[in-house]
Amino acid sequence: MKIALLGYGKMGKMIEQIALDRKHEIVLKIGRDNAHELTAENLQKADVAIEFSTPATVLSNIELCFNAGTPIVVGTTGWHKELPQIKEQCGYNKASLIYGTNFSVGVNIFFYINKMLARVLNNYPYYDVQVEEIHHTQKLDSPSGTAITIAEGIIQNLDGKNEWKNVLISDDQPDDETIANNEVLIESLRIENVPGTHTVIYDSEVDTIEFKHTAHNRNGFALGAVLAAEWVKDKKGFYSVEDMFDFNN
Ligand SMILES: NC(=O)C1=CN([C@@H]2O[C@H](COP(=O)(O)OP(=O)(O)OC[C@H]3O[C@@H](n4cnc5c(N)ncnc54)[C@H](OP(=O)(O)O)[C@@H]3O)[C@@H](O)[C@H]2O)C=CC1
Ligand SMILES: O=C(O)C1=N[C@H](C(=O)O)C[C@H](O)C1
Repeated sequence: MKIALLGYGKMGKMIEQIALDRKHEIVLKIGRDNAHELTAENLQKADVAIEFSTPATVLSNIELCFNAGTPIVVGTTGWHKELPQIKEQCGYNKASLIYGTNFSVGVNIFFYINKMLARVLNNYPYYDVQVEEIHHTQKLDSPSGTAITIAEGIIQNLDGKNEWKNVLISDDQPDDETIANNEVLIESLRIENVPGTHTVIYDSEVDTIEFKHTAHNRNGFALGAVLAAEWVKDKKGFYSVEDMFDFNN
């Protein structure tokens, strides 16, 4: 399979390694310095594009792939408000796109169990829930896309919660935000070199239930993105990473 890498930073480089190990070929690598090479003609040399760039560049990169007719895997986070518009655009263009806030198998299992856990906790309203995410200090967006997916999974399954609210915890700002009863709090922490840690915390007066995923490195995200490229290459339409997994069987 011929792959175009849109974004050649921490993730782009790791995806390249895994793609080569799986006998794929990299035909285009785009970073900030050579963004002018991102043309329809160059994109059409690839069977699929894998997009891990920045919140500021992801939307135009998607549009370029739609116009070129190149299927695209999108891992970039920080653009969730534009998701409905991109979904619609994908339909008009009869394009192919798979989006995931997190492509690692472990996190997708975590997403699934998070929803089940929320359903169970419905019967025990004396627990309140919050989500905590920790990432490296270069991360541009907060909360993490993964934390938003977790919060949305809770909102869909836990009565009384219908919104999330993010608080970025920093040393120079007091943590005195108020949270309404209908909100799921997402606390974001930024600590050097952390690839990604997510915890769902149900707290009551008598105990705490914690459900946690810790990424040890970025390999799981990168492998998942390559698997998504292999999966979406010959499909048409808008997909979510959840469509790749069927945990019921
Ligand atoms: N869904 C998932 O499983 C995961 C998602 N992510 C997300 O992926 C994104 C990238 O993460 P990461 O690799 O760690 O970030 P990096 O900052 O390491 O890499 C981003 C890269 O994008 C490049 N870039 C800048 N402008 C453009 C452009 N116009 N077109 C293409 N590339 C461009 C940057 O180039 P330059 O270096 O020249 O500035 C940089 O190399 C983030 O949004 C992150 O949240 C991360 C891990 C897993
Ligand atoms: O920026 C990162 O590094 C990561 N971003 C994704 C997110 O925002 O959820 C996925 C992963 O946690 C790493």
